[in-house]
Order: sequence, then structure tokens, then C-alpha cells
Amino acid sequence: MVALSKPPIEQFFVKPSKPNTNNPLIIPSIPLIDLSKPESKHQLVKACQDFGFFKVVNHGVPKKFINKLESEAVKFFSCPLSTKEKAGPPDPFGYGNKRIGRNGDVGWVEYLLLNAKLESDYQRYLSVFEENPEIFQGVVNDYVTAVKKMACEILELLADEMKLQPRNVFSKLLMDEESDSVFRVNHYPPCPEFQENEKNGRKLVGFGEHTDPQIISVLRSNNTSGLEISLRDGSWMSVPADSESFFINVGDSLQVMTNGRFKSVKHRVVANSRKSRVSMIYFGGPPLSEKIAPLTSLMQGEEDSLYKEFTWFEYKKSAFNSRLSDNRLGLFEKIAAS
Ligand SMILES: C=C1C[C@]23C[C@@]1(O)CC[C@H]2[C@@]12CC[C@H](O)[C@@](C)(C(=O)O1)[C@H]2[C@@H]3C(=O)O
Ligand SMILES: O=C(O)CCC(=O)C(=O)O
Ligand SMILES: [Fe+2]
Repeated sequence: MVALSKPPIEQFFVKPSKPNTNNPLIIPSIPLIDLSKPESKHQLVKACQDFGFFKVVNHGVPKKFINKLESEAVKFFSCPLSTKEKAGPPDPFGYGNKRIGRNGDVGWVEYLLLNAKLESDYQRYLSVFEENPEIFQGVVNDYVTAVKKMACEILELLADEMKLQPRNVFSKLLMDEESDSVFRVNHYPPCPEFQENEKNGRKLVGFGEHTDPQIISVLRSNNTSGLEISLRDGSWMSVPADSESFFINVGDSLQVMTNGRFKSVKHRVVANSRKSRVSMIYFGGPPLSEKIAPLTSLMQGEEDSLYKEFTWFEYKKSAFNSRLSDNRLGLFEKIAAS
């Protein structure tokens, strides 16, 4: 078990939310997409429109890359706190513990936030790994390269199905040398002091509700559940963990580029009092100078753009000044004329 430093436990309680009002006979389920099947294109578009979230199998990411990264991550998080803190605080990259971002959000989580650029200098974090420090960098590079390839394939299938030209209209933003993508490894340690509260139906915030600002996020976790997505009626749906699959979510920037057709899904993580959860997420983002606006080729007839144009730099700056649960895109929405 990993000992994390203080803050009162009440700060980590999930606020009560709306009960599920869906017809219990039509329980929504997470779309499952087999990337090896030709019908996946159509299913991908539907999942991005209906949920902004889906699970993929036959993803092509080698199992050995996933296992190696998980074992390096577990090794890192098992180090004494004083050792891990040498890799922090995150500014924006590095080791973080309980504090998420710069604006007062807290969660029962510790994490490593890294630049996803392969040539990034991880020296500050590597010094923690006294033996063979270069192994960590190699393992992250292999994993990120494979996951980015899968993310690009998904984005190209989406563009194909929507008849967008060129088919790399989204994926080229991740492939660009200047792509501003981030990689994060989260560890939610068990919290035995919370067991009593759990009996009263309380939940412990691991990572508070939010949407991801980038284009696309690719998540893989161990077999401890905790991830929840927000449904249209405002209720929360728990996503059963599956360490063999990847979970994909639409980010704010893709919502804007599709003029709201695809939904940037609100999600959160509830921590577990008994089991630890380890997740790794690749956030595929565009270059800082990239203009983000609805694609003209997608706009039909008199369709108005729902968003003011912005560069990724502008959006990112504004996002990083916001709290997790803020509606970040709100500032960039055009007010419809009445
Ligand atoms: C509270 C915050 C943490 C975050 C930056 C922000 O100000 C608002 C967005 C947050 C988020 C969510 C998705 C990713 O985990 C993340 C790295 C990102 O790009 O936006 C985090 C930011 C963070 O942890 O610094
Ligand atoms: O750790 C997880 O499972 C999800 C975390 C998350 O949503 C994030 O880091 O943006
Ligand atoms: Fe997220």
C-alpha cells in the first residue's frame, strides 16, 4: 500500500448526483468496436455521436508494450514518496500527488504527466530509476508510438466514413512534429480509511469530472474499475474495467472540428478503497499554432458554426486556467441569435 500525504478525507467525497432516469429496460451499454471488422467505420461514427466514448478490441497494440509499461509504472509508484517527489511537482510535466492542475482540484490519485514527444528529455523522472534508467524512456516510447498509430487509424476511419478529404484531416494533427500531445500514468491507491463511508453509499473522487481538451484520448487500465462516463440525462455510468482493451474518448477539439456532431464526453474516476487502479492515457493534441474550427467540408447548407475560431494555444491556456469540472468550451461557443 502506498502512503499518500494528508488533506481531510471529506474533500475527496463525490458530490451526490442525479439518479439514472433511463428506462431500465433500455440500459445503455458502452459501444464495443472491433477494429479488424469493415463495419467498424460506421460504428465508430455512431459511438462518437451518441456517447463520445467507446471500447476497442483488435487494436494492434502489442501486449508486451502494454505489460512492460504497466510494470515500470508499478515500479515507479512503489518507490518511497520522497523518491517520487524528486520527479515533481508537475510544471506542467512531472510527478503529482493528490493535486490536479493549478486551480485547487484534488483527487485520490498520484500520477506522472509527460510530454508525448519521443525525443522529450525525461532525465528528471529517470533519475528515480537507479538501475537502467533509460529503460523507462524506451518503454514509454514504444507504447506511445503504438497507441498513437491506433489513434490515427481511428481518426482516419472516422474521416473516411464522414467522406472528409483528405482522410488524414484529423490524424495529421497528431502526426505533426509539433503535435502537442501528452501522456499520463495515473495510480489510484487503495484507501482503507474510506471503507466505512463506502458502506453508506459514498464515493471517493479519484479524478473529478471533466472533459479532455485535446482531440482524442486513448486509455488503458488494469482490471480495477472506477472510470465513469456521464450520460445525456446527467447520470453516471460505470465502465467495467478490461485490461485487454482500450477506451477512447472524443476530446473538446474534435467536438469543435465536427461542429458538435461528436461529443466530448464528461468522465471521472471513482477510487476504490481496496484495490489499486493504474491507468495510462495518451492525449492526442494538435500543434499549438493550429486553428481549431468546424471543418467547412462538414457544414451542410446554411449550418452555422457553433464555435468561435481559436488556436490550440489559446484553448489550452484557457483550459489550464480552469477547474476540472468547468465547462471549458462554453467560453468559445457562439451565442445563437434569437
Ligand atoms: C484542472 C486541470 C487539470 C488539467 C488542466 C486543468 O486546468 C483543466 C484540464 C485538465 C486536463 C484533463 C485531461 C488531461 O488529464 C490533462 C493533462 C489535460 O490536458 O487537461 C489535465 C490537466 C492537468 O492534469 O494538468
Ligand atoms: O485514470 C483514468 O482512468 C482516467 C483519468 C482521466 O480522465 C484523465 O487523466 O484525464
Ligand atoms: Fe480525462
